[in-house]
Amino acid sequence: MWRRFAHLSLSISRTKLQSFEPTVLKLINTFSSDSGSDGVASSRKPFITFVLGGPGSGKGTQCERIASTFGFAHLSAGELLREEMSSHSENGELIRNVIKEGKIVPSAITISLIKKAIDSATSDKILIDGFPRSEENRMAFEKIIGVEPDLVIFFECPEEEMVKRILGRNQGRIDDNMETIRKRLKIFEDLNMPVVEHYSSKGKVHKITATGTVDEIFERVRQVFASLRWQVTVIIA
Ligand SMILES: Nc1ncnc2c1ncn2[C@@H]1O[C@H](COP(=O)(O)OP(=O)(O)O)[C@@H](O)[C@H]1O
Ligand SMILES: Nc1ccn([C@H]2C[C@H](O)[C@@H](COP(=O)(O)OP(=O)(O)O)O2)c(=O)n1
Ligand SMILES: [Mg+2]
Repeated sequence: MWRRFAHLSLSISRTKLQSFEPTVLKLINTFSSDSGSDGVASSRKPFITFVLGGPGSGKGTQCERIASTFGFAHLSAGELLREEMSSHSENGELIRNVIKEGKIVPSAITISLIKKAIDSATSDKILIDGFPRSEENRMAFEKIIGVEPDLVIFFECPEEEMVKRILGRNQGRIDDNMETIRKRLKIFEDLNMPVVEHYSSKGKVHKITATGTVDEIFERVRQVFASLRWQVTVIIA
């Protein structure tokens, strides 16, 4: 039903679409890229959101809320790597060493895990949490997967708050100790911020102030996703 309406809306209002912001246009194009003979989807490009922010900025916490409120599949790059590490696969030891050192796992490994997770996701709206962590991650994703994100959320949080949160996280992670945290913060500044700047220059980044309670932050996040839905709904009507 949704797909049929989305398809219909595009065919009657394409000339009016010029006035909408690029992200919304992208969302419309995503939802209307159906090719089935009855005009209803057969295979559609997923709507991809990258969720970035320093270690402990609250990416995972907010992704869970976005997923349950807006029906996104939540793929955490760090979680996929930790599962791979515990599965005793051939890359397990390498992943363990890199994570312990606060460094970035080679893109080929992470992207192959993300690709599998996208292929088996039950929603075509995907949140990729904690990826890309470097320009090399980003370029490899765009080359291998062949798409850019439709939207990038960036959680901005002071370092002392991130450190406090990580030290209180208590999930038994090998990288949640002060020595590794220092390295991760440096890697974040040196390698992850250029990714944020790249997508900012393309107008894709929604910066969210990540201080305050989980509810207060989610209210800021909710407005970003709700406005996307709302504008699509208006066009459909
Ligand atoms: N707004 C917040 N205020 C206080 N603690 C928070 C907040 N958001 C998340 N946390 C806690 O901080 C820790 C890090 O959050 P998490 O979502 O795992 O961040 P990230 O995925 O960015 O590392 C977790 O223990 C989480 O429960
Ligand atoms: N794209 C990624 C994502 C995570 N990793 C590694 C390095 C990161 O420090 C760890 C943990 O990532 P994770 O996103 O779970 O960490 P935070 O939620 O930011 O605390 O995994 C990576 O190498 N490449
Ligand atoms: Mg996380």
